[in-house]
Amino acid sequence: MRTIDWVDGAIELVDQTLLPDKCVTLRIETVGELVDAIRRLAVRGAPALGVAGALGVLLADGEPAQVAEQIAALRAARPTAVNLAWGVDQAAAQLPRGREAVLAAALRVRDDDLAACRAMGERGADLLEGDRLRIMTVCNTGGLAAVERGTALGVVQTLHERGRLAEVLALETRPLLQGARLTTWELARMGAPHRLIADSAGPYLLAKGGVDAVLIGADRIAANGDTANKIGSYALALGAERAGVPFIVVAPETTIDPGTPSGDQIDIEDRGADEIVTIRGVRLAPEGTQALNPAFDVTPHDLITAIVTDKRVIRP
Ligand SMILES: CSC[C@H]1O[C@H](OP(=O)(O)O)[C@H](O)[C@@H]1O
Repeated sequence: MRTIDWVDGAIELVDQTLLPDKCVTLRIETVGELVDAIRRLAVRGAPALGVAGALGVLLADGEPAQVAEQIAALRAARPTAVNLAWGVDQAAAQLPRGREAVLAAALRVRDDDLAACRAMGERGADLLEGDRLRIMTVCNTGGLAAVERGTALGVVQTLHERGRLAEVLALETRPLLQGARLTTWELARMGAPHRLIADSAGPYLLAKGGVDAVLIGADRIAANGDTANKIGSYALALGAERAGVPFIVVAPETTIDPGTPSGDQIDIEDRGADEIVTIRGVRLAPEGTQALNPAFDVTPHDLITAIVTDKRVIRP
C-alpha cells in the first residue's frame, strides 16, 4: 500500500486522520487541497511530506505570480520537517524546463524515498545486535510517514521479517495519538508483536530494563546532529541515556539540514491549544483552559547513539 502517489494527473493519499477506523484515499487536485491535507495531518511524516511537496508543485496553476504564491504556501504548510521545503524545491527548480521536467523530478523524489526506506531498514537491522529485540518507539515512522515501509518502523519491519523482533513498545504519542492510531495499525498489519504504552511510561520502562533499543524518526537533523522529532523524543533520550539503552535516529539523508547549525535554530511547530484541551471534539479541560502544544522537541546530539540513514551510520 502506498501512502502517497501520483495517479492519473493528481495526488492520491491515505487520509491518516481517519485511521485506524477507516482507510480512505483522498484525491488531491489543487495546491489548496494539499496544504489543507498537510496542515490537518491527513498526510504527515517527514519523508511523506517531502514527496507531497514535490508532487504538489505539479498542482500549481495560473499566472506565474499565482504559481509562485501557491508554491510558497505549500513550502510553508508545516515548518519543522525540512523534507517539505526540500521536496518543493526539488520539483520547483525544474519549472523553467517545463512540466515534464517537473514531473520527472517529483517522481524521482518518490522513487528515491522508496529505495531510501528499504536501505534504512536493512542498515538499521544490521546495526542492532540480538535475535529477540525489544524496541521502543514514539509517534509513527512506518509506511504512513513515507511512501512505503518508513524509517524507524521500517527497521522494525526488517527485524520482524528476519525473525529477530520480540516486541515493540509503542508510545501513544499525545496529543494526536500517531502511536495509538497509526503505529499499532501498521504493526498489526505486519503481524509484529507490540504493546501500546502511555507516553510518560516510556522512561520508566527503560529504567526497568525491558528495552534493547529506542528507534525514532526525525523531522530535521541539524548540522551538529541535534535532532527534531515528535514531542516526547527528548524524554525517551534522557531515559535511554540513564538506562544505558541505545537511542537511534533513523532518517533519510534528505532530513539532514546542513543549513541549520544546531537544534536551537530549528523552528518547532506549535499547533495551538485545541489539540491539548480536546480530543476528537470532546473537551478534556475546563472551558477557557490555556495550553502549550509544541509538536516537536530537540534531542541534543550527545544523547544520540547513532543516526542511521539510507547511505551511512553516523555516530557522535
Ligand atoms: C518518518 S519521520 C516521521 C516523523 O514525523 C512525525 O511528526 P508528524 O506526525 O507531526 O508529521 C514524527 O515526528 C515522526 O518521527
